Amino acid sequence: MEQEIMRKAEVLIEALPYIQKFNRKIIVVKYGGSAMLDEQLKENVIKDVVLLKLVGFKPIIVHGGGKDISKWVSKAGMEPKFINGLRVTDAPTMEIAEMVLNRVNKSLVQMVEKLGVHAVGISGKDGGLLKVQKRISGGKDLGFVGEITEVNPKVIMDLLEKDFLPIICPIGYDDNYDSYNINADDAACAIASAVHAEKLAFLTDTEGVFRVFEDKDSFIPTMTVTEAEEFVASGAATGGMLPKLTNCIQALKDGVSRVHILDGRIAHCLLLEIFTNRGIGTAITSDHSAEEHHE
Ligand SMILES: Nc1ncnc2c1ncn2[C@@H]1O[C@H](COP(=O)(O)OP(=O)(O)O)[C@@H](O)[C@H]1O
Ligand SMILES: CC(=O)N[C@@H](CCC(=O)OP(=O)(O)O)C(=O)O
Repeated sequence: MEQEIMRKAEVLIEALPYIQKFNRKIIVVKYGGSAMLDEQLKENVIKDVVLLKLVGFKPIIVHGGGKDISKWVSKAGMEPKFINGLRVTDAPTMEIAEMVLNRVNKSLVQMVEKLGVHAVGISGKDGGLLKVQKRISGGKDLGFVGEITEVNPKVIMDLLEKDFLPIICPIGYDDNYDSYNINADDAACAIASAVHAEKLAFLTDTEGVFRVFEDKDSFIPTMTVTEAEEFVASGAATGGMLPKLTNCIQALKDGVSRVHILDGRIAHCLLLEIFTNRGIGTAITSDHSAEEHHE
């Protein structure tokens, strides 16, 4: 019994330097569709973010909902289609995507509010946050898929200043004020860069990055930007990991200090990464700060 109490105290003390280090620092959490299917996991993720907020961090959630959008597109009698990891978004698909993402957004707000922290759910349309232009991928027209051209973080900074937890879904306007669907990883990176986040953490459905995918022995705990660029050039990242890594590289070049790719299926992965000496997942750092795995 006494040992158990001591162990708990040790865990709290282990967290102290990290709480000091990240006090008032911005951390962007990209919460992806693959890791938000299970209600219990969802609750654990939200509890972690709420805890980060209550101990003095300034977390921002940027979320996806790709799996949910596909489910509703199928229910509407259409077939979900992707090119290079991006959803082909015609007008009816856009309508469904916006409905689903707004619904996911408000359900996350509700969960945070229930835990006693005030959250505000917005999309890239609010406060002129995300401006886009139509995205063409490999010469293919993807419909209403947006490529971010401008980020105006004022609305987020104002919310943080007033102590709200911003929760953002990836939809934006083009110059004609038409709505566009944005890949949530792109939105998280662009936002993390614009607000000069200390950390950007991707919660996804794999342990992190593998040199050879599905070969558990080839797990990569740390990479520098240069190593990540070499890895991408080698062709070892495929599927959703390719745009994710490309985005990570960009965010680090734009000044984000550390990017983490974490397994959102592990309960409390965010707390384990941030508050313990072990660190989990893959950490990608700028070349000049390539120290130990966890900081
Ligand atoms: N080298 C690799 N290491 C890890 N995952 C990889 C690798 N290459 C491809 N992947 C794939 O990338 C996926 C994660 O990206 P994605 O499906 O877009 O996640 P999310 O929906 O959370 O944004 C993994 O589930 C895995 O199938
Ligand atoms: C253009 C594009 O592909 N948009 C994504 C937006 C949601 C998303 O990215 O969700 P995850 O992070 O859960 O994958 C989509 O429609 O699926």
